[in-house]
Amino acid sequence: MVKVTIVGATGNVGMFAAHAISSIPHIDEILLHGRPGREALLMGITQDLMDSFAARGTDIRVTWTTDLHDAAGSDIVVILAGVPRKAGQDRLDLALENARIVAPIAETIGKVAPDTKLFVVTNPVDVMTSVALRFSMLKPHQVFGLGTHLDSMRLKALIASYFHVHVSEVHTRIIGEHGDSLVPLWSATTIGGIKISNLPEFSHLPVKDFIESVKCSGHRIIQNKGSTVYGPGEAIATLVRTILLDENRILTVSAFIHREVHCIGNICIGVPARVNRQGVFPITIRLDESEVIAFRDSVEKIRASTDSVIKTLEQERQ
Ligand SMILES: NC(=O)C1=CN([C@@H]2O[C@H](COP(=O)(O)OP(=O)(O)OC[C@H]3O[C@@H](n4cnc5c(N)ncnc54)[C@H](O)[C@@H]3O)[C@@H](O)[C@H]2O)C=CC1
Ligand SMILES: O=C([O-])CC(=O)C(=O)O
Repeated sequence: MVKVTIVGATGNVGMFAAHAISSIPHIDEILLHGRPGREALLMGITQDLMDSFAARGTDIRVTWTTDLHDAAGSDIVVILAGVPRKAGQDRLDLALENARIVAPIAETIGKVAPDTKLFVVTNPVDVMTSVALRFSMLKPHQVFGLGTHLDSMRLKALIASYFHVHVSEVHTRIIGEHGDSLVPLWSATTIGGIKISNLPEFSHLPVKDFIESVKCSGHRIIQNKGSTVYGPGEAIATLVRTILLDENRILTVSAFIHREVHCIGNICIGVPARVNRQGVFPITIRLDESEVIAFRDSVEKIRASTDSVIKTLEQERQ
């Protein structure tokens, strides 16, 4: 029985993610979790999803609950519970408020579903992934965040459009914070298998504009329509599919690193990782010198926020 639980399923991203995930083969049950008081909304979302499955011919059971203990037996638990940022806010501004929401959820999931993969989306996602790892007591390969996967996809689309090629011809990666200190890896960017810097057009590429556009993407969408939904929803479904179908894809997720990237580590941050049924496994990589410097800065920025948030949560529990 393959079961996926979505915590924060009444939110904008949660609702769409449930629908996107439902197109993955071999899922038996999607469990929607919401806070007590949201029962009617959960019931409505469940019925609406079931109607869409009937129309599409999808045979998945949708259930809902306000009790996290029902997540027992989940193959994957996606955490989307938390406040989203408003236009003008930085994702890191949400750190303490969302950590207070994510920590108890992770703690309960670690107890009721000790074999699950815990997939964190709540922002600031890198900090929340460390919080989830710390309070769930699960193993590092079981806990990961959406990280810079969506940023990488945003950059990939811009490059594909510039070179007039299909997106599948572009491979690129952004590592580091899902935020302003993100680090694009031009050294790992290829078009049709050819290193981008070996293409004459690369010298004309508006690199700074592209990176600025990726950094501002979430903010611009929030300003125009209130929240980002389809991009994160599909990105979440990609991760869930990669795990459930044991695809061994290399995706850029927020994962706990130790020595894999130039021995910089002991933190959860966006890095390339092998993703399969067992979870996420960061791969060892060598970067260009400028990329190492930028990645180290990004790690230290996330470490400062993570350490401060975890320290506060631990003090509050004493
Ligand atoms: N990592 C990424 O790339 C992305 C992360 N996000 C993040 O995902 C989170 C959810 O985003 P949206 O769905 O747009 O927000 P939303 O406001 O529509 O939904 C928030 C969800 O969290 C729940 N929630 C709020 N406070 C709670 C509390 N105290 N305890 C338990 N549950 C609580 C709500 O009931 C709701 O289900 C935000 O933190 C947002 O920043 C969103 C898009 C992309
Ligand atoms: O920008 C936000 O707050 C939501 C998010 O992380 C994204 O879509 O990249």
